[in-house]
Amino acid sequence: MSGLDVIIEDLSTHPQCIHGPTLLFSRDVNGEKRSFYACSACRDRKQCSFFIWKDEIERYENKKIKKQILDHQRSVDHRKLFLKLNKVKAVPENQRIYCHTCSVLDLNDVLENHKDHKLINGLSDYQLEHPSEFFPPLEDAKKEAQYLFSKPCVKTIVELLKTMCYKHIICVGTPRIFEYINGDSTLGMNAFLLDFDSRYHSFFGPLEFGWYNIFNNHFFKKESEDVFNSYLQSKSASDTILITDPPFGGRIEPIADTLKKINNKFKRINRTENDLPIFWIFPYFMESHILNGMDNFSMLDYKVDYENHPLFQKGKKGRKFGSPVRIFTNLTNSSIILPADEGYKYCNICDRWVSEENKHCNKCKSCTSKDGRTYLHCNLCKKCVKPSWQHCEKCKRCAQKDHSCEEFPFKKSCFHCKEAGHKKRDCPKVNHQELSKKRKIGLKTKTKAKKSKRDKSVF
Ligand SMILES: C[S@@+](CC[C@H](N)C(=O)[O-])C[C@H]1O[C@@H](n2cnc3c(N)ncnc32)[C@H](O)[C@@H]1O
Ligand SMILES: [Zn+2]
Ligand SMILES: [Zn+2]
Ligand SMILES: [Zn+2]
Ligand SMILES: [Zn+2]
Ligand SMILES: [Zn+2]
Ligand SMILES: [Zn+2]
Repeated sequence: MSGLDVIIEDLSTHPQCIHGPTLLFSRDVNGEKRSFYACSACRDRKQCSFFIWKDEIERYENKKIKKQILDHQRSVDHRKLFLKLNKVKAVPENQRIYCHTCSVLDLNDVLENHKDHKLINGLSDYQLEHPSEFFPPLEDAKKEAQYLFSKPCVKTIVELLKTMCYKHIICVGTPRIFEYINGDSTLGMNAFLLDFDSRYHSFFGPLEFGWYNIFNNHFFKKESEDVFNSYLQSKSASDTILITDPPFGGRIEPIADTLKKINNKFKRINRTENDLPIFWIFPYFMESHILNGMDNFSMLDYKVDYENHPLFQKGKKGRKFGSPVRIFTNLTNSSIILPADEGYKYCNICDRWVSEENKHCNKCKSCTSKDGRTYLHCNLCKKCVKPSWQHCEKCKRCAQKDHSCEEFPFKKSCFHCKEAGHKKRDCPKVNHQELSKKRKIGLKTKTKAKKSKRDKSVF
């Protein structure tokens, strides 16, 4: 691990930043553990600078932050925005505008307010119901990290939910699923969106969208917490499921804590012993961490495909063996039928659906692939391993062919986040788009540097 621990406890006593109650972290400082409060949602201090050592909390002056919190909440008037939405819906398409610079939906008679701004002119009804398709994604890996599902993936997931007869879908950070369901009345399903991105206020009414932070279960507006509670309650409990795709860079522990809190509330208000079914979408190499926090969860073999993430796609641009992102769920694996037309098949020994390349190993007594390749059994390790690995006599275990025995097992962990099981090039905590941009700039600079050297040598 990264040496930074998050302490899961009652958040109501914690100081707040504009993103709700902070989290308590602890890290080694000169060999001693020291705890501090910091923002639950932003890992980059530039985005939220809140920081206070726990042992200095007495000296903490919270007047200024209280005002910032109020200003932040008041920056959005959802009722007013909903009225504006209805006004915009009532005029012909060519009179509707959306300003990316101001993040507002408007009528084109106020164009002078948006001089030199980045605008979309003429929004169709479809666009009004599917803003995630034209919003420039906020791709800050340390905050929103908005990686959007590909269209076929959204369709497959919604069909899966429909086949299982779920009608009320709580979408936490899954705007594409929300938009697909609420945009198609023939499905006989409805959805409620909870998301950190306040741009959705302009497109969805207070009864279908709540501004929310999953890392501390915080509703920015009290009213949306009330609406969410009644959404949880008023529907027949057995028809409800929650689907979440939180930013991959975020900590697992607070997400797990939030999901447990929502589940407890669901059971309490519906007076049921049955858990709220949950789909939690996350990379396969986080499996052990997730199962650590959620003991009744298991991982499905379905590969979740993204539109705007180079590593989480299938096809030419993506990894050879498909997206590493999977669905973790508290539903029994055997009840989830994966699409046969995408190559998924049923293993009757494991009693679950697995991907095409996942072969049943009679020695391990399971279909062992995790990463999308067919794993091979090693008799010495007594388990299946990645096909690119080899048994190393020195280390007495299977490892990558080019591993260095001295450094093992450290070399196996990611250079960036220090988690085991993947390399930096596959790390979900790296902003790969930013990195490839930087690399390109780097390359250009290098080429320029070479050129100028050459130029100099000519003279
Ligand atoms: C990895 S994207 C998932 C989007 C999803 N794949 C889709 O296509 O619908 C993360 C989503 O969670 C939202 N989000 C980011 N930080 C959040 C937070 N702290 N609490 C709740 N939602 C958050 C983002 O705005 C985004 O919609
Ligand atoms: Zn904050
Ligand atoms: Zn503007
Ligand atoms: Zn099997
Ligand atoms: Zn095996
Ligand atoms: Zn081995
Ligand atoms: Zn070795």
